Amino acid sequence: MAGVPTTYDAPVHIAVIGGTGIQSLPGFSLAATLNIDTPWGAPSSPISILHHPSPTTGKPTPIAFLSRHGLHHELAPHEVKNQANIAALRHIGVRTIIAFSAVGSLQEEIKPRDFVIPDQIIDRTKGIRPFTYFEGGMVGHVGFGDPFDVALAAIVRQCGRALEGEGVRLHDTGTLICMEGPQFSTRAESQLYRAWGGSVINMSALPEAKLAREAEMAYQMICMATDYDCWRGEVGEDVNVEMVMGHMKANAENAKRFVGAVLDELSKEEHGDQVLARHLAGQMKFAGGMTHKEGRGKEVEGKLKWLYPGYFD
Ligand SMILES: CSC[C@H]1O[C@H](OP(=O)(O)O)[C@H](O)[C@@H]1O
Ligand SMILES: Nc1ncnc2[nH]cnc12
Repeated sequence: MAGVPTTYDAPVHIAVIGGTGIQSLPGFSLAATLNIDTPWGAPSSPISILHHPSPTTGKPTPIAFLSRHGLHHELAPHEVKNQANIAALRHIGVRTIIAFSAVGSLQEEIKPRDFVIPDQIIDRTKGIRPFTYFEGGMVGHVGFGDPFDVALAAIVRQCGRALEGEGVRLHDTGTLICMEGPQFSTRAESQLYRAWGGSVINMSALPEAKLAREAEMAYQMICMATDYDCWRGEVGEDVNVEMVMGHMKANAENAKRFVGAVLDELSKEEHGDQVLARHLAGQMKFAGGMTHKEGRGKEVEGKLKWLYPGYFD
């Protein structure tokens, strides 16, 4: 956009990743648009830096916004530039990510347009997406027992509960099945996921959440149900794109209100340490430092030095 700065000279600690139907976050003032090149290539979209007034100080809190599937939804789930997205966000200072996703419901009580704050993920991607920064001569292992950040989730839930009754219905927890796409599931798969205890299904949580964990970021996904996938088996009811987009569009205002409420809360000074994910800071220095210097792959070493300045010198 003409006249919008292409640099931003302060660190940005909070990011929103928009998914299907959320390619921008209107209502915030645009302070800059950044085109960041990373050792893993360019992110899915330029990063918009938006100004959000802090409810306690009134000072603008910068928020980074990135569109997962590109500005025009041109990237299929397996083509999303996850490594570049998370690396670019970390590079500009981001340590907290609120990710948004349109999901299929695997449970009767999770109705289209309901919001779900998942606390678990079952990985049904097929290994075709780059899923780690630690490969090619530097080995790292990071805990993923709780794939979402527990303290950040508590803040998000509290914001969602405060909106309940005003058109927002919230499910506090849930197991998210992340499948390979772009085709939707078969009916047998959908029923299998229900038997596993799955609550909702999408194609985007992984490897996004894994890479965010490797990048020492607090990450929580807010899901909005758009369909009942295909497990109910009723004629004309199986998920299709029109259905997903229809519900996303109809409930976009609530989705944006929810994200806005979370940003308001995170902008409060009392959440400063959480927003900086201080509980995760430095973990990769050890978890990612298993490979002795002399055995490191030079290319990956260079990339990781860019991602984690000072960790692997
Ligand atoms: C258009 S339906 C399938 C598509 O919708 C979800 O996208 P996102 O998670 O980015 O909101 C799902 O994960 C699939 O990518
Ligand atoms: N039924 C479904 N399966 C996978 N991803 C989805 N996103 C929205 N609905 C979905």
